[in-house]
Amino acid sequence: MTDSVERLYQAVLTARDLDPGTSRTARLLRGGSGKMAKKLAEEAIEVAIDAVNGDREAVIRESADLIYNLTVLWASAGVHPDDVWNEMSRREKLFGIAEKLPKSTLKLAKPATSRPERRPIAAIDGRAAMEAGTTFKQR
Ligand SMILES: N=c1c2ncn([C@@H]3O[C@H](COP(=O)(O)OP(=O)(O)OP(=O)(O)O)[C@@H](O)[C@H]3O)c2ncn1[C@@H]1O[C@H](COP(=O)(O)O)[C@@H](O)[C@H]1O
Repeated sequence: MTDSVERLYQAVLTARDLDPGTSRTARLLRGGSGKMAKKLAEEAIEVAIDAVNGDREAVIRESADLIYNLTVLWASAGVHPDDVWNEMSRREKLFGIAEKLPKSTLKLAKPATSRPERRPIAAIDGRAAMEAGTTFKQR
């Protein structure tokens, strides 16, 4: 399977220099990342819908379109298929199967508090403050 994707990736790289009028890939690459991302998302949704509908043949066809659009997006983003296979191998070595970091290990890491500790917010009663001579600005 990785050979097929590698051949497709090379064909996509070649198509970059083709006439957009005749090459869909050339047209897609020139359309920019937004267009490529939109097509990729559309294909992913088509695969999901076909799977929910139990249409195995359509899942196969749309999966090929999804992989095609993903490969085009990789090419535009400077990602080589080997970069993805290497990441999957790294995960496999770590966890036995290609998956994301288990959430349990994430819980161990103290979440980075990007926000400074917030000052306690005191509820100020405007009338009481005025009686006490404190200026209280309405927000
Ligand atoms: N592997 C593919 C491939 N898979 C899918 N597609 C195109 O992606 C479309 C599927 O996406 P959609 O469902 O959105 O189809 P669509 O709605 O009709 O297309 P648009 O409305 O987006 O134009 C198909 O109609 C195909 O035209 C592909 N187009 C090209 N390739 C390969 O890419 C290389 C470059 O081909 P060119 O683009 O023809 O230069 C060659 O190796 C091709 O075999």
